[in-house]
Amino acid sequence: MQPNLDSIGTLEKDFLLALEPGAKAEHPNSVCELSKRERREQHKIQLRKDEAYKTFAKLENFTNKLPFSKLPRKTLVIVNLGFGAVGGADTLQIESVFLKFKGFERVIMAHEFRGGDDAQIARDELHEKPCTQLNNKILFIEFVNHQDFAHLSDRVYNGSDKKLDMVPGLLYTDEFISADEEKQLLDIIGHESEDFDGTSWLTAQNRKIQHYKNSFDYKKKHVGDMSLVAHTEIPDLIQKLIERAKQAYGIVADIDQLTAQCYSPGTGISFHTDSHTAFNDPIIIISLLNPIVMEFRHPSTHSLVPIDLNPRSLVLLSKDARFGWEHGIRARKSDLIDKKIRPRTERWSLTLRSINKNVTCSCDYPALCDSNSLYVRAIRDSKNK
Ligand SMILES: O=C(O)CCC(=O)C(=O)O
Ligand SMILES: [Fe+2]
Repeated sequence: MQPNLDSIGTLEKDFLLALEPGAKAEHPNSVCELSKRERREQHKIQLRKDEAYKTFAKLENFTNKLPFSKLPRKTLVIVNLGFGAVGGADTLQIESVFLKFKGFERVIMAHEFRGGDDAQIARDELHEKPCTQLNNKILFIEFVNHQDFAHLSDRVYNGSDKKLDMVPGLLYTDEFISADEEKQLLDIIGHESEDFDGTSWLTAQNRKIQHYKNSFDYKKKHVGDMSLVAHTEIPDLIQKLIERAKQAYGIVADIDQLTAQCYSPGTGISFHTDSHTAFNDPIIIISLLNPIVMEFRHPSTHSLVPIDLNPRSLVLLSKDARFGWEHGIRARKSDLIDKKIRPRTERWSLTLRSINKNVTCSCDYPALCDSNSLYVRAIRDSKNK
């Protein structure tokens, strides 16, 4: 089967063509020596493999190039396990698959050996074969360069970590709201309401979304019209929390846009910087119900700072963190915390923003600034008429 290259965008086509059955199948017997049944089996495995590699590329944002090496490296990844599709496996179970191999060092989502030769032996035995420790799941295993996976193995920081200083203007506060307020907020935004899965909720990247007072249009990446607003006013309790945040952080901006979002396991938000010309400084994010890892990424150095957002915490993005870094949440079913897989459960968030009425920006981050985009220039022109 020819993989559908169009549906995978800019993925490295050479690599995907190499996955074509028969072409470079990694089975010891050549295709013509296989029986009909064995060929059928091989074809089935290939279909699964195509799917797994495409899913992996999508979930891990490898849009230009899959980061796999044909030469032995000391680090292996299981393409179809542990990346957004953890299923029933936990760290210990995954570790048990590799423990018997010489030179195995540790599980870090990617699986690290002392050297490429040791990793090669493990791959030869496990790749494309059912794994008894994992309910006979067929594993697809590839060599990778460790640095491409550093973001998976690096520590996830918590709010008290000095490392957060790497993102100037990022402030994190645990327990900004009480458990009682959290419960009330969840009721107010209707996380259990009957129409939660119904039509009054918008969707973007599988997140459920409602806007209050002013909207955001995910297609235009800018302030949207009132047809996208679910509630014309910001609820009283949230106004109270805005006042609390203003006092605590000396915020003067008029917070006049609220977005409530639900992240079911496996959903995320792509790396982005909130439109500079749509919203002012700062942006406030309150997390509810369950934790999730948010990552901050520098556009030129590609530094990644993953932080664990606890329920009831507040994140304040101002200055560089607001205008000069991107933030995002990977669309995974689990996060790796202290080398242990933590399955995700439903997480809610409230994003509070201040509409930029001038639709201009004069920041020092041209790469992330939309001030000169055609669309934004057209909005400014129509306002000035
Ligand atoms: O839900 C969150 O925690 C972040 C939301 C966000 O970044 C956004 O809506 O722009
Ligand atoms: Fe954002």
